[in-house]
Amino acid sequence: MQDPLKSHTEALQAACLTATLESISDAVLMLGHDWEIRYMNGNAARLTKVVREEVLGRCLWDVFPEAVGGPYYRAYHKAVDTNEQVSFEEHYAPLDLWTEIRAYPSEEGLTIYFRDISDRKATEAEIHRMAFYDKLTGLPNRQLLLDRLEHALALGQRTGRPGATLFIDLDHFKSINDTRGHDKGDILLQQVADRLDAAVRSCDTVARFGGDEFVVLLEDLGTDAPAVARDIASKLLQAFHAPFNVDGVEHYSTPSIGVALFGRERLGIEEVLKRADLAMYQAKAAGRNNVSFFDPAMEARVSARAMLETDMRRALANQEFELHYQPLATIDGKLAGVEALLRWRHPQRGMVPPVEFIPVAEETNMILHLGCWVLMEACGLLSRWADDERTARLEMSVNVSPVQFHRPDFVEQVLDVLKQTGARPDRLRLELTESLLIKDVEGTIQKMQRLREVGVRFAVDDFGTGYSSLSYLHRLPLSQLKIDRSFIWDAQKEGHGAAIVRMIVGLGKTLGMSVLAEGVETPEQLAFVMDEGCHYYQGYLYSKPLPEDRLAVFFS
Ligand SMILES: Nc1nc2c(ncn2[C@@H]2O[C@@H]3COP(=O)(O)O[C@H]4[C@@H](O)[C@H](n5cnc6c(=O)[nH]c(N)nc65)O[C@@H]4COP(=O)(O)O[C@H]3[C@H]2O)c(=O)[nH]1
Repeated sequence: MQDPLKSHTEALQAACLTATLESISDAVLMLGHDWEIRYMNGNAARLTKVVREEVLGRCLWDVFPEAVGGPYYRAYHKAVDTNEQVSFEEHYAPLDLWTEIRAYPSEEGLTIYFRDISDRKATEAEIHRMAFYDKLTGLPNRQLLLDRLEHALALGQRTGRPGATLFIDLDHFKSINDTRGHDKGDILLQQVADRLDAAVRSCDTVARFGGDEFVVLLEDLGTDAPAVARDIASKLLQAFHAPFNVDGVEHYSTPSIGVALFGRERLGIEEVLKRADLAMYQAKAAGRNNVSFFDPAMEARVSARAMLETDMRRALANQEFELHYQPLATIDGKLAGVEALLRWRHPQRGMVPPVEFIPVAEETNMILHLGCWVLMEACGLLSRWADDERTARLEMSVNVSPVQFHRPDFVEQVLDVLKQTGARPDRLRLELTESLLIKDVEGTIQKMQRLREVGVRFAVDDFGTGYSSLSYLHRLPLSQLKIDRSFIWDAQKEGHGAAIVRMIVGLGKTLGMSVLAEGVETPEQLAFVMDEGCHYYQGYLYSKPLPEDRLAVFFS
């Protein structure tokens, strides 16, 4: 006979246990040895979307047939077979439920505690997305690209299977941002991302590297990797053929693409990206809307340029730059003035010609510092000349780089130098290039006029080699056209030089400007430019550029 006290105690314990299990936040499921559901608390029924009374006593795998053979099935069997607790996180697809599970085997069967971690998983996924994907385009971001590139390089080095990195930069992207606003620029970037993504295989990575830069990572390109990479790059170019629809307006955009291949060679991610980036710049330099492959000569050129840049910074600090002055003559041989020409006296290389270092100075903005120094030196000399009647009427021509001229404070800078040195503004002539004049014509005219008002004059240098448009030339306050020396040299030969010289002289006369012939080296050339009606000339025939002390000798 059952002890009534004992059975009362057991009932009390069971009630207590049930109350506890019902009140805890975990879901609880108790299974018998045949996987029959012996107990299920309210949370478990709610999460698994079953009616408790309907499933009690039934086999777990009949109630959840989709789980048979899957991760839950394997884990519970393992717990029972080994008699050891298992814990794991798993997604149950039919209910779209992420669960955290702990299952404890016992003599009665298996007790399973689980809880819904879907929110935590969603937050984790969101954090992952934010860390590795670009918000605007949804593409992998720089971080994820670097990870994948690292794997791809390691794989390439181990297996020898080649891949490629394509660096893509949109041409003139800034213009849509500037003219139509950043939100329209963003729309374009999203559409570009979609087209790039659609143009490659799903196993390739299309990443947004930043701004308007994208990188495509191609792996396992097979035996003819360069040809395959070229084909894919062409496909990417083609993807831009059709116009984009940016908020109802057709917009044409083109990319410049640089390709760097990788394979067995030991290369770091930085190096591969640098190569692709260099090749991209080459594509831009070749006219944009282009594909260019990295080649080592390209790298050699760039590192030579970088060395030159470092060298120039040192030279600036060490005052290795100096000015030489080339006398300019009236057509009948009288001294009219000089042109200041920059020289670099390099301690090892000797005199470095300006054509070699001025482009680098312009690219690096060092020309701003150098140009200001040139102006100060030249105006200093001009001011010293004022005291000597042999030199007081001479003019000083100074070359001005477009980078310098287009600075907003250029006019103030010149006025400041004139003030500091006390040089006469009407003895200073600034030489501008044709390319400088065609950029921002209105702004250019304004700046020139402000300086013209104080007496400063302007000449167009190397006239005839650029793209001057006659339609605005007459609006510029210019006083001189300098005919490029190539036309003077050409005039003696069969070419069109003579006709061009004649045309420029005619143009100068019409516009009321004097005309100077550059690069006159022989008496024949002088006779020719004299016949054509040039007013001034400059060239080795009259004098080479001279340092200041030799210029003084030349004067006397
Ligand atoms: N073969 C030959 N050459 C002659 C003859 N007569 C003059 N030249 C050279 O022709 C160039 C004239 O200067 P540019 O056309 O303004 O061309 C200049 C100018 O564009 C630029 N440059 C020189 N100094 C400066 C400067 O201070 N600032 C800026 N921005 N550019 C400068 O560098 C260019 C080259 O300067 P340089 O090498 O000094 O070369 C000078 C001069 O030495 C001749 O009869 N035969």
